[in-house]
Amino acid sequence: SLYQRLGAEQGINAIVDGLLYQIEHDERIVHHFADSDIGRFRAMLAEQLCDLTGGPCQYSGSTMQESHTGFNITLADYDALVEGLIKVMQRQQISLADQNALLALLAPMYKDISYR
Ligand code: HEM
Repeated sequence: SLYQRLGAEQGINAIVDGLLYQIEHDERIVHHFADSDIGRFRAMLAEQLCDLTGGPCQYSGSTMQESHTGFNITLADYDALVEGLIKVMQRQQISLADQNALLALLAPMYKDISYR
């Protein structure tokens, strides 16, 4: 599964931690997380990525629509986060095919996340 190719639990955790670091250092989007419980975000995102990629997890968090309501997340915000994610995946030497496979699983969520 894609889950295995991303490095299973360890690999997903490394992607999530890398992405958190990118977000923290990205002045374009960090403001959205000012009042967030980062521990929860970290745990829920890891669970969601595990679930989505065929791993042994079941996402137990809020829907994408619920959790992004009130932030008015723009296309530019979304692109900034994806840019960070790609940097992290490149650094972890994930193949281009697997990077694209993960991005393809996330892309359909854009409509639920944006402009809420
Ligand atoms: C494919 C893209 C994305 C995915 C898969 C995703 C996933 C998630 C998940 C799983 C949560 C936690 C839900 C929960 O607590 O139950 C969350 C929360 C959050 N996301 Fe996203 N997200 C995405 C894009 C974005 C973008 C682009 C932004 C803004 C730049 C953003 C900002 C936030 C914020 C601020 C929260 C925390 C909300 C709170 O404090 O409760 N997300 N997201």
